[in-house]
Amino acid sequence: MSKFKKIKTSINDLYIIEPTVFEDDRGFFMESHNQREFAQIGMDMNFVQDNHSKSTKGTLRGLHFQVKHSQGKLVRVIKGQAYDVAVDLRENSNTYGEYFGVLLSAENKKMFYIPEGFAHGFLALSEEMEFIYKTTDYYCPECEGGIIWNDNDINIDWPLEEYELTKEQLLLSDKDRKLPTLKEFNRDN
Ligand SMILES: Cc1cn([C@H]2C[C@H](O)[C@@H](COP(=O)(O)OP(=O)(O)O[C@H]3O[C@H](C)C(=O)[C@H](O)[C@H]3O)O2)c(=O)[nH]c1=O
Repeated sequence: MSKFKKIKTSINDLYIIEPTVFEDDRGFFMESHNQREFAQIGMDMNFVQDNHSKSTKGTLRGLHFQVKHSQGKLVRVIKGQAYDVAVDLRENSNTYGEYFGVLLSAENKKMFYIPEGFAHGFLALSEEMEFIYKTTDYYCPECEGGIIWNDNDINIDWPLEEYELTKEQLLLSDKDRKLPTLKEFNRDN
């Protein structure tokens, strides 16, 4: 029996991963990744890079992907909370263009595995939010692609109201503000 529980989502190959958390009067301990234990739940991908970003509340990073050197990502939140979203961009997938979102937090310790071929983004929901993730391929700036966060066809239900956020308060990079819709991206690439 693995120390990790793999939970299916509405999209094939996209999983929530729940670690075993050992709590005692000092606090807690958990393994956040273990190659052998992951292989036991059919997740034998290799990770080559670890990332760490910090975002203030209302920061929205995404929706990003790499056109070549597509990255699988094992993501989790170690401070605060975030709404994390994966969009299926795998050619011929019967859920192409569909998204799945999950609330990740330091408290729930949930992890989310986003396979290669997906766009990824998240909305920071707490004043301070720290996000760490492992990737299955290296960063390739010249391979970067992206889809605008509020693409009407994908229609992501970002939890703005629940967290007292308005569209005007969202903090995006200049790059992310200018991203195309999925239709525009496919037309131009
Ligand atoms: C992603 C990345 C970035 N950088 C440098 C490039 C820039 O100078 C700086 C900030 O990059 P960027 O604004 O692209 O960071 P994010 O907006 O957090 O991008 C990430 O956001 C979404 C949520 C993702 O899933 C991707 O991992 C990634 O696209 O870090 C690196 O040196 N290595 C990297 O792997």
